[in-house]
Amino acid sequence: MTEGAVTEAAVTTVLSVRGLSVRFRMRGGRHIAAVTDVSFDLAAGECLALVGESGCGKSVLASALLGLLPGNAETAGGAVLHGGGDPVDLLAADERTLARTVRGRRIGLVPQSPAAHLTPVRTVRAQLAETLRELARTPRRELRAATEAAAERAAFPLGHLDRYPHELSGGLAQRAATALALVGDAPLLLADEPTTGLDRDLVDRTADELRRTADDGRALLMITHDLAAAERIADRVAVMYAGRVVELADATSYFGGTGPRHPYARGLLDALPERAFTPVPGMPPELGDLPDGCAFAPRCARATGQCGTLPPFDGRVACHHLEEPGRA
Ligand SMILES: Nc1ncnc2c1ncn2[C@@H]1O[C@H](COP(=O)(O)OP(=O)(O)OP(=O)(O)O)[C@@H](O)[C@H]1O
Ligand code: NI
Repeated sequence: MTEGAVTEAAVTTVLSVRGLSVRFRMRGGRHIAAVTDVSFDLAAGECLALVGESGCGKSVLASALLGLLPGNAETAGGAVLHGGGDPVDLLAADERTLARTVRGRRIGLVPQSPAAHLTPVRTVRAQLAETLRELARTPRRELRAATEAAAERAAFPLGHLDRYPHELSGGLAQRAATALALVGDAPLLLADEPTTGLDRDLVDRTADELRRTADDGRALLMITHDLAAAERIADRVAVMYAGRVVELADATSYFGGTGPRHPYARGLLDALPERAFTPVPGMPPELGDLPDGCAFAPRCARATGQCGTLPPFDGRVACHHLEEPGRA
């Protein structure tokens, strides 16, 4: 067996996204291109952080994977889920399949706002037990032990199981939501801004808990504004700008090593307080009125006339004027 074959056998692809685009049909025949031509793979045990400014299409991408896009959305491309059963194209599957076999069972969702995800009038124990009955078909006599095991997997303290969501701190509510997301043993976990609104200490703890779910063999797609959280737990980073992935890099080379190669990816990193603390100048473009060429060009110090032509994404970066390596 060649070395290449060994490496391939070791990687279990859980999700394979190819040329995924989402547009919203608006009044007057207008379109909003929220996600354009996104491709990436995600393997078991791997955490991919999807980062980028507000409005760049991160949550729309997540909704597309969950089959939760609104009626005015048009999609193209594919997103094949391999983990947890026969391969299924998440964009082509019907709602019945998605509801009965995919959401919760093959894709777990760690919500942005646990308060909105937890049922206010029921205790954490009751909600976990109900989800266990539904997703894991746990028999009644085993429910108590299974509920406690599920809480422990997300480091939710057993002494708080009989509390209602409003009696929990933000961090414990997040753990309760994570425990619920893990019940179905889904091979893919999707976390959309799981650390928003938490203080730094809780951000770190929540991120570490998510990392543990990946170390247990799940694939984790973490959508975040928080580059520090991404640096803490991600194996790879996908930087999105105006609906496109403009750079896809190993976290070690993105945050250290060679550093980002796309000027926008570099700019995001330089905006961090612990780096240059210089924000990327200007504003992101309107997704209803994108230029034909590079959408970042109007904000880019390296732009030339060549940027009027769309730079192709080569699997790693899409830019005509890459930053020099090693400046991170
Ligand atoms: N149902 C919809 N109809 C029309 N446009 C929409 C719809 N849903 C989202 N959009 C637009 O799609 C774009 C991408 O939104 P999205 O929520 O994915 O951004 P995001 O990257 O998740 O931002 P944030 O970091 O603020 O959560 C935005 O311009 C948004 O206004
Ligand atoms: Ni979002």
